[in-house]
Formats: sequence, structure tokens, C-alpha cells
Amino acid sequence: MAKRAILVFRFDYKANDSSIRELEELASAAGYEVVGTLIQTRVEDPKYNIGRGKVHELRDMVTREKADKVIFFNTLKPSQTYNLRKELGVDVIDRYELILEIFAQRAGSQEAKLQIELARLKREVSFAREYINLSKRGELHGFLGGGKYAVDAYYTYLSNRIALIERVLEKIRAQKNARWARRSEAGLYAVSLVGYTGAGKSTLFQRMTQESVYIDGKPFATLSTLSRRTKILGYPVIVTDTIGFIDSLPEQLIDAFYTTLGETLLADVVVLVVDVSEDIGEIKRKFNASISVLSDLGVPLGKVVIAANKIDLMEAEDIKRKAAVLQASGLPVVPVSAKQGVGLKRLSEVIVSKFPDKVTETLLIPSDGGMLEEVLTKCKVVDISGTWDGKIRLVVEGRANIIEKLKARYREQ
Ligand SMILES: Nc1nc2c(ncn2[C@@H]2O[C@H](COP(=O)(O)OP(=O)(O)OP(=O)(O)O)[C@@H](O)[C@H]2O)c(=O)[nH]1
Ligand SMILES: [Mg+2]
Repeated sequence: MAKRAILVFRFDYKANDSSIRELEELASAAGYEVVGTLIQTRVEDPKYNIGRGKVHELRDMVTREKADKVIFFNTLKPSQTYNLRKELGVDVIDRYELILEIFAQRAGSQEAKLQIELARLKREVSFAREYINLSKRGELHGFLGGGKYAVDAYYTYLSNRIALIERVLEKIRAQKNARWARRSEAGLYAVSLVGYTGAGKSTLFQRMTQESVYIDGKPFATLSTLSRRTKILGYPVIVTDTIGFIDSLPEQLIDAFYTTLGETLLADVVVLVVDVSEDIGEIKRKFNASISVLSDLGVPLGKVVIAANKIDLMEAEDIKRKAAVLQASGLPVVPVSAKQGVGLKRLSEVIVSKFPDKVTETLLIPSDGGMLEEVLTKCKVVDISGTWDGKIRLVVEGRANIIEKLKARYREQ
């Protein structure tokens, strides 16, 4: 049976509907049934985050609705969590921990599991720092037994464990990077699919690679990057599916997860998938959040193509209007339906038009010895014909450095 949760929002000025909707989606993605929502507009109360009067209201709601858990939209200090748990008699978590719960439920790869542990530990460290400060000021009020020495020992343990995990992750990433380098050595162009969670990246990835991947309607279906070889309009490419973006992701999570997006930097073309079936306000909010992640990662906007996805759910007029909104960013926009395979040819053309260092060359190769196969895996063959002396003449297109190497071996004499 689903656990029953109450959501709590404290806004400094005024309530924000999309924050409310997003926390609801996250809670249901983590498997909670939302049985109540409490909203307050006020400045932060140091002891409970929300005001004391609201805490009483919340306690009554917990009893009435038989809730198992209270989930705060706001980031809670450890002392606030402690005070709230004591006051409410049920578990209290915040948005950060909720996201970690989802990640933990979905982590398949060793890399994702380690990233989650790293994010947990980093948060624990910031808590341990607060404990240390409180204990120095003599304000611990018993919410961590054992006192200052225990906290110090714990802090040391955390630091060592973090260092260990970072080393292991470093190794895993070095292997991934080496694999990546080998592939680009082989002449493959790299295309990364990025975008807000739920935009349809994995669905598009599946379309482009014929590879079945985990897809569902809930946030963070994909947690670690996945790369596959395929061809786009004849060009050999490596396509990468990535973790979804989300608004105001806590810093420690960015550290732990967005490093997996590092490969995006190496990509030749970045396809930003946007769900345009939503209303314009949401489209803009998620688009801006995505652009800001890309610029944090250092991805040049010149590499970016927008795939305006889910047009199968929309009227023609609506598609035009929303495409125009995205076009205002100056980036190329291609309307698509990843689900139904609409618009993919146009998308492919725009992607290919952005491939750097593209050259065309004529090669003359012997018709035996498997050379044709090698050439086919490294570049696009535009034209093929035989010669009077039994060789094969190929007109090829591909990355300059690769073509140069092939040319040195198979130049038309
Ligand atoms: N109608 C419609 N639904 C789509 C389309 N593309 C994806 N979806 C649906 O949108 C939901 C999310 O799709 P995913 O491909 O998992 O999205 P994602 O961007 O990989 O999501 P994360 O991995 O969570 O970041 C699923 O329910 C898909 O079936 C589309 O073109 N049309
Ligand atoms: Mg996905």
C-alpha cells in the first residue's frame, strides 16, 4: 500500500503553482499518496521552518489523515527536521531527500548507486558541520547523543568515505571517457540528448537507436548516461541518453549527478528535448532551467538543436505558436513526436548540418580484403562505383581527420 504523505510549502512572498505541482509529481514518483497539502507565506522560522501555529495545524492534519510522512518543499536544517519530527510524531523529509529516495529506487548501475551515496554523504557532512557549530555554542539540546567527540569522529568517517567513493567514480568515468575517445577516434560523431525530466529523451533515443530503454511517465526514469552506436542519414554516430534536468537541484546533487553530463561537453551536437505539449509558462520555465544547466556545464549554444517534442498531442496552430516561442532563443527548432516517429528526418538533417570538420573525398580501394567494411563504419558513403581494373571507387563524407587517414591509404592515384 502506498505511504500517505502530507506536502508542506513555505513561500517567502507568494505561492508558486509549478513548485507545488512538481513536488506532487516527485512524491508520486517516489510512491507516496498525497493526502494533504499545507501552504504558508511567511519568512523562515528558525525552529520549525514554518510558523509555530502552522505546526499545530500540521499535527492535526497528520492525525486526521493518518499520514506516515511529511514532505517539505523547503530545505530543512537538521535541527528543524529534529524539532518537527518530535512535534509531529512522524518522519519528516525535504525535497532533497525525496529526490534521493527516487534516485535510490531507480539506480541500476554501480555508478548511479555510488553517486547517490556520495550525494547523501555530502549532505551529512554539511549536517555534521551544523552539529559541530551548535555543540561549540552549547546548543545541541540532545539531538545528537554522544556530544562533540562523536560528531568529530563521524565527520572524519564521512570525509574518508567521500574520498573513497570519489576515487571509484573517477575510475569509472575515466573508463567511460577512454571508450568515448576510442569511438571518436573511429570517426564517429557524438550526439547527446538532454532536457528536463520527462521531456522524452529516452523515447527519442529508442527511436534513433532501435534500442529498448526504460521509459515511464515519472520523473528521473533515466539516471545514468547510456551510449549507443547508430547511423544518422548514413553518418556513423554515437548517441547518448542522459539524466533529466530539474529546477533548483540541490548543490550536492548537481555535484554527484551532473558530472555524468560531462560527456555532453564532448558531444558534437546537443539535442535539447522540450515537451511542448505543456502550457507556455511551463515550457519557458523548463527551457530556461535547461539552458542554465547547459551553460553551467559550459556547452556552447552553437552546438544546440531544440527538438520540440510530443506534437502528436497538439493542434497545428498550437505547434506553430510554441515553436515560435522557442525560436526566439535563436536556436534551431524542429517539431517532433518521438513516440510516433514524426519529424525525425528533419531533425536528422539539422543534426547532420551541425557536424564539424565535415569533408568529402574520393577513395579508390581494392575490392577484396574487407576495406569497404572499414570505410562504411567510419564515414558516410555518398557514391559507389567500380573501375575497369576491378577496384571500388567511393565518394565519402566524414570527419576530416578520419578521411585524411583513409585518404593516405586509399588515395585515387
Ligand atoms: N504523447 C507523447 N508522449 C511522449 C512522447 N515522447 C515521450 N513521451 C512520453 O513522455 C514520458 C516520458 O518519456 P521519457 O522518454 O521517459 O522521458 P525522459 O526525458 O527520458 O525522462 P527522464 O529519463 O525522467 O529524464 C513517457 O510517458 C513517454 O511515453 C511523444 O512524442 N508523444
Ligand atoms: Mg530518460
